[in-house]
Amino acid sequence: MSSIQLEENSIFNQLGVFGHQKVVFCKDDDTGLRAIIAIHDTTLGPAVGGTRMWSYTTEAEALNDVLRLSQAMTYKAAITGLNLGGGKGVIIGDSRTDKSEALMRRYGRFIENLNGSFITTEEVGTGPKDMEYIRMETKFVTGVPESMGGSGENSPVTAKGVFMGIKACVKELFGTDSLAGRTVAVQGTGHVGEHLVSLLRQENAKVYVSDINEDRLRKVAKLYGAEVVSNSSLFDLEFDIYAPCALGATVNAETITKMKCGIIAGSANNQLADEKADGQLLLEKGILFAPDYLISAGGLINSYSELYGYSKKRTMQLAENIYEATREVLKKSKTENIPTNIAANKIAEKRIADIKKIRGSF
Ligand SMILES: NC(=O)c1ccc[n+]([C@@H]2O[C@H](COP(=O)([O-])OP(=O)(O)OC[C@H]3O[C@@H](n4cnc5c(N)ncnc54)[C@H](O)[C@@H]3O)[C@@H](O)[C@H]2O)c1
Repeated sequence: MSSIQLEENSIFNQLGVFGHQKVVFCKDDDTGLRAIIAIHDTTLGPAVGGTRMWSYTTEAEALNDVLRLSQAMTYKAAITGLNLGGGKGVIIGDSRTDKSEALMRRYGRFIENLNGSFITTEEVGTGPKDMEYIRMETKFVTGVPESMGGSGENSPVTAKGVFMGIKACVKELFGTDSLAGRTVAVQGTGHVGEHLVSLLRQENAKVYVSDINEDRLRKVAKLYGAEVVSNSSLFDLEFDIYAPCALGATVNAETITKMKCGIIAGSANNQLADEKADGQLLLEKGILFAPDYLISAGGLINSYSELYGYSKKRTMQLAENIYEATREVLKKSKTENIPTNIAANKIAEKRIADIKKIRGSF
């Protein structure tokens, strides 16, 4: 056993904190690739998770992101009842300027070398075209275009899951899951946000939209009849449901104080800036929080379908199950008077522990 002293912020310490099985650093000078793949837990099956491409300012920031996101994938798979483990990849760079076929294919070769213990899909900054490039080097990728036998985009399924999560919360708060006349603020009108706005408008909800990308925002608002609101003053408005569909950590001590909504339910990963404190604050304030990793599991469901025999109908049915899973979490939270994110963690951890007893690691 090595007697090396670990500094406070050492990589090995961080892996210990999150309980990761394996973290792979990928570097290739020819293509400029710098990526990190984190495999969190494979008790239930191979680790599946998207690959995010983002202009991280430091390597530590990228590492922290991939560790947090991959852990969330383990919980997401467990609570959704899928036989998958949790993993994630991050590519450091600007997805608009630093991406190339060669870079994506090189990244695909790193995935191939993991022999199926990690299977990826699209995430922020990557899309079906990138998955197609990765697919040229490895079969351990989902979300490839339909023309290549894949399921195509994840985001419609993710939006469907979020929609079902919203309905489950509305049922809890208002006694009926009809969205007619309810007001929803969708922050982020990207892939998931746009599909969600469409579903909400089909049920006659009143929808406010905000985004930092003005063109996209105006386009989505016009197409579906939503009202544009300022991103910076979102929480000055009154609405029933806040649906964060941009980036994480928008639910924090400062924003919770301002919030007048009764429900938070969206697709963004890691919405609570501080899982423990913010979850508790929401419980005390009586705001229902649909755990992000549960209701945004639609993308993972899509990947699961693609891995084990794809059917669009079956995939959408699996996404609809998010309604009951969310109801179960809300019930546990109420019965035990614990934050919904803790209730969800407990349900997910119990499933992993139960399955661990009957089988070893994948
Ligand atoms: N795509 C999926 O299937 C999927 C699955 C699970 C979780 N998620 C999560 O859902 C979120 C949205 O995913 P996506 O695929 O729609 O991404 P996307 O990149 O297509 O859209 C994100 C949108 O958010 C906007 N945005 C960025 N920062 C913002 C800010 N500070 N304020 C307001 N808007 C901002 C962007 O301009 C963009 O329009 C992400 O957090 C992602 O991790 C996505």
